[in-house]
Amino acid sequence: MSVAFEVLLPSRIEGRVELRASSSFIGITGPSGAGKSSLLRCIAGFEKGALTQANWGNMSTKIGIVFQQPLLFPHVNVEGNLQLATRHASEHAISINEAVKGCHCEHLLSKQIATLSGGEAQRVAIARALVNGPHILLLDESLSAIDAVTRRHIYAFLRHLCAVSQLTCFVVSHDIDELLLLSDEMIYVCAGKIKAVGNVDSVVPNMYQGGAIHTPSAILNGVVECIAEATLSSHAEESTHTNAEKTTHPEQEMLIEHATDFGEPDQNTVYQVIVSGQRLYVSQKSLIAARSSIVRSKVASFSECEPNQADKNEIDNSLSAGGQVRLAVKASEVSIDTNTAAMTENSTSSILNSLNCVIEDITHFDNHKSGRVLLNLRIINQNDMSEDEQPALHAVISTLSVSRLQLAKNMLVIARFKLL
Ligand SMILES: Nc1ncnc2c1ncn2[C@@H]1O[C@H](COP(=O)(O)OP(=O)(O)OP(=O)(O)O)[C@@H](O)[C@H]1O
Repeated sequence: MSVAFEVLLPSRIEGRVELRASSSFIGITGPSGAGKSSLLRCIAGFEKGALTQANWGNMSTKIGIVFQQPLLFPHVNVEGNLQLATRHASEHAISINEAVKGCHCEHLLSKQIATLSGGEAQRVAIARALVNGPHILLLDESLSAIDAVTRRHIYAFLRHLCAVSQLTCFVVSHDIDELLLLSDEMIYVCAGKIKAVGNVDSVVPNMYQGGAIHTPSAILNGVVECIAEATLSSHAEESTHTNAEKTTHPEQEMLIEHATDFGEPDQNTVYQVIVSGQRLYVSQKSLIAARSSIVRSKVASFSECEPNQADKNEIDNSLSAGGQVRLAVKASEVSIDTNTAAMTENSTSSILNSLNCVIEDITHFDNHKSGRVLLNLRIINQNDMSEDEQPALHAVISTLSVSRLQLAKNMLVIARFKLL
């Protein structure tokens, strides 16, 4: 059953949202003053003048909200704040231990609220919301003060909770690339209206036409093959230096260990990922497990049941070989090579990633005045086994390059890009 709601708060926000039942991590973006916070406040029921009609499917509707400036109780410490939030918690609330671990704030438990930095207060506020067990969690730029690496870990934790429970997150952020990568569906708000709702690849063109993004990113679907060899040998070298007693075959040990278990996420780990039958090299930070929707749809089919251990293992292993992943490719980072004979393995370019593509469309910006062109590229599926549909890959290049390379519709090209 799909989730739907309609809001009308005159001169601030209006529109209708309908989401797939399997979508549990929803990104909301749009320009400053567009109405994103107003939308969350309507959902939370804070706006008395708003007409809000919601159908949350088969979900109960305990709603939590975390603001950019967290509202923590100043008279008790962090632990006290968390304990207060466990009062009236719903059945599926997670424990304080799990919440502080997932939100990277275990070390802050005894701290006074007034002594927390902005990012620390945001982590505590999210943990506090989670121990209350909301079915819907509204995050209004609630991770904006947290460093990028920690933020990605917390998002991964939230997506994990969305996948294994009935939690649905609505996340407002101005970091569009990050939201595109993480979200099952996007809501684009502009000038007080909900302009577009849906899959990332269906919403991106609206955002691009509306001027919200200068160059569209493509979110591709892939399957992890293994960790790239160079990463393995550098890990192996470290192991040789740090574990002097492991003198037998340390490199071999690491290879086996990493080939079967990729261990703790490491932003610099490079994975080999197969996209439409073609191999890419992708760092952890450009990659996210496509687990949320996969497992959530299973959870939906179990009705209100929690997934069993086998399903949880499937979630935890999705960055292992065979795991489905999503990766973001920015149009500004894609270059075009017309020498299609220069295959990846023989390429003399330092750019590791290349995909065989067909030019589907060439669009000039600003009536030819900007000197830039947007190419829409269809990735050629070299996998005979399946017809896995990929969204279009985009490239922004100069008009000079278009004429120099004599680019035209339906031409075969190699799209090269960095993903490190
Ligand atoms: N309490 C209020 N009363 C009247 N108008 C308001 C109120 N709060 C916000 N507005 C107006 O509603 C519009 C949308 O504001 P909102 O805070 O929802 O935008 P936003 O998209 O969240 O912006 P930002 O990205 O800058 O946080 C703005 O024009 C704002 O001035």
